[in-house]
Amino acid sequence: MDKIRIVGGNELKGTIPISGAKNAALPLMIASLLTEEKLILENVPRLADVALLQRILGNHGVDITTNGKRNGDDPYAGQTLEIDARVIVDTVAPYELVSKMRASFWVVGPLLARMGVAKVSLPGGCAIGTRPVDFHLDALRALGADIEIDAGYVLAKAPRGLTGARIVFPKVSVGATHTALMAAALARGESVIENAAREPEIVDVADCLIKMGARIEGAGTSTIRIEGVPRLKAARHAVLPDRIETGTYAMATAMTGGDVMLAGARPDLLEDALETLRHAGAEIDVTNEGIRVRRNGAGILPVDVSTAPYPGFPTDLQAQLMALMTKAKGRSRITETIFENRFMHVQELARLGARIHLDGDTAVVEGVERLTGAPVMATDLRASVSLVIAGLAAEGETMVQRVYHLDRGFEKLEEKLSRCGAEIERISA
Ligand SMILES: CC(=O)N[C@H]1[C@@H](OP(=O)(O)OP(=O)(O)OC[C@H]2O[C@@H](n3ccc(=O)[nH]c3=O)[C@H](O)[C@@H]2O)O[C@H](CO)[C@@H](O)[C@@H]1O
Ligand SMILES: C=C(OP(=O)(O)O)C(=O)O
Repeated sequence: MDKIRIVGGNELKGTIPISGAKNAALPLMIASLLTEEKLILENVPRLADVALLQRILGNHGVDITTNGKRNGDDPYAGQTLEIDARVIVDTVAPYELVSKMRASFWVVGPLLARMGVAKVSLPGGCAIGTRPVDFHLDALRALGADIEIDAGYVLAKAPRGLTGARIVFPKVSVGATHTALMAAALARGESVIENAAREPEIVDVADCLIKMGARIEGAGTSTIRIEGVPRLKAARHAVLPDRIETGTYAMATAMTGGDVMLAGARPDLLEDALETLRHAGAEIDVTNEGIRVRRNGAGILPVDVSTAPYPGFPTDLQAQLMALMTKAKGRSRITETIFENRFMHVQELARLGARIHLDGDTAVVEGVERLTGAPVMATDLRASVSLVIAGLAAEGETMVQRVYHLDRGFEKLEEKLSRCGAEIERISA
């Protein structure tokens, strides 16, 4: 298995191009199932999760072509996928594929809405909590589907199509909002989703669905109204920039010191995280090119943060912030409110010399003067990258194992960081 070797201590200086958002690209690819016509997606990141979803969609009979890169093309430009779901040959999403990635479960909504039937394995994904799918299933039931669970599979049927309904989520769920939105787009009549997730990735999917002919209002607010249409049509859409990748490199820069331009980043997608970084002592400037992050001389200041649904501080940046706080001048408190088991990085950060103790859903971090390199491994994507951030500031060598987690969500991680002066390389097994 590949490893990432880091020798810490270098400041980051230069430009990091921000890729398309994984968490928008995945549901956008899934939205292709809603139409017989072609969906063209630009700025799709080259990630293991995207490749896996291509396989899953291929299994349903979807044809996907990826544009070839021409000589002289920007190697960091996202790929363009032409997705053609004209014929769906199979409405089963098998355990072998769905168990590897949470978002693949979301095919259930479009398959059911278009084909009237879907059999989808219960999902896997990052081990950060129990992550049930009850809200997804309740939403589909509200739209008139008959749902059973048998031998680890969700069997969903709506032979006469779905019917618009009022769906009230008991708690904000990104995935369940995607499911409800995509299913309601092809339902008969009006649907209203209350307590909908407001994440920018929901807005991106809604924008694409609108280009495909869907009638949706209110995406980005807690109430989304959808007037179902009988069919959707071809569209072209560019995936929005990845706010989690943006925040991750912003925190890496705040950690090492230096001066980095996050090219193509959109500051409006992560205002809370940028404000947190300002409090931690980073200088953040918004320019036409993107977001410039600097920390020159001054140390890192402690901050107290609670994760929350958008527009709050994202849970997907919690581990990275914790890595940064390991070297803060004082005590910080980081509370995780979304997932009950998202502190797997704590014991690994401790290997590098971090002082963190857990108090229920809160991690209390006592900043230390120095971290020292060590072998580490993590069990999920954002935890893994938090170890990279800590490694960049640790003395000596840090070896991050289980690199496949990083490959799920960070495009060209080593290249992007080494271009800015980090000593980081992949060691292939
Ligand atoms: C591919 C993708 O976009 N993944 C993101 C998505 O995950 P995902 O969509 O899986 O996360 P949710 O927003 O659904 O989860 C929020 C909370 O709701 C709970 N819940 C959710 C669904 C359900 O049916 N029942 C239930 O109880 C979850 O266990 C969790 O406690 O949003 C999370 C929260 O921003 C992010 O961390 C993930 O990176
Ligand atoms: C938790 C994440 O992914 P997933 O929902 O696919 O597990 C993530 O992107 O941080």
